[in-house]
Amino acid sequence: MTPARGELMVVETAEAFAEAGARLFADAAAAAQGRFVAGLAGGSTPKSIYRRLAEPPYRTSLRWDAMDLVLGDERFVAHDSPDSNLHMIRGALIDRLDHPVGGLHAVPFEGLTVDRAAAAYEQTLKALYGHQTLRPEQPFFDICFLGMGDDGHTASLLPGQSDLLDERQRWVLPVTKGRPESRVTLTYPVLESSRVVVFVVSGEGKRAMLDAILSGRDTTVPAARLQPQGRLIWLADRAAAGRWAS
Ligand SMILES: O=C(O)[C@H](O)[C@@H](O)[C@H](O)[C@H](O)COP(=O)(O)O
Repeated sequence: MTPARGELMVVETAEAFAEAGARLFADAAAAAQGRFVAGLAGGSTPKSIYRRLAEPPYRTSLRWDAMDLVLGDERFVAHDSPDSNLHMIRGALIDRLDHPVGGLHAVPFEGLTVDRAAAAYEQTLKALYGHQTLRPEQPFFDICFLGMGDDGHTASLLPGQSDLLDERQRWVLPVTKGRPESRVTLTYPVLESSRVVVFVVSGEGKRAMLDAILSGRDTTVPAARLQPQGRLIWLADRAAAGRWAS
């Protein structure tokens, strides 16, 4: 079966999932001209991929010092909070590397409101990109990893929140409803400005939603609406892929 959108990669084991994600990251890094900008998803699914990247061969073969790592979204909490996506990424990847990465771009928190944090992060991204507006000939991301909730949300683009989903100017927005804590999320324009977007989806809990998206039955949930400029890859384990695994 062919997905309604994108390419489906189904892997059999947790190790194969981590390896496939790390390989996609490494291939994108190899294809990058000069600096390499990667978007990293939060949540739990991508942890194994980040840990795999901190192991050989990726640990030593990749030019970590020439990379800029950006968070697709963040919970508006202290950076050392166990709820922070930055905290998760540091634990799974950054702190396991021998050398610092070129740029690890955290969403600012201390002393800011969530609105000001979102505005500040947007300025960080624009400074990194070098332009105030996105250009088709210069995708922001070389690769962007995104997770997906069982309700079809991605990053902190949440179902039914049209102010977030319909935004086409701002690159970063505050999210103040729909989650226990406030969030900061990248919006579709910048997430879609990617040479490669990889949705990482695992577990039976995601099967129904992934099936609805891959079959084209649901085109309205946030994960289904994302139209990347480049490749769209669904990296799924067998439990999430269900009938698509055959
Ligand atoms: O901050 C977050 O939690 C993520 O950005 C969120 O979008 C996550 O990717 C999905 O909720 C999937 O989460 P799991 O990988 O934990 O299932």
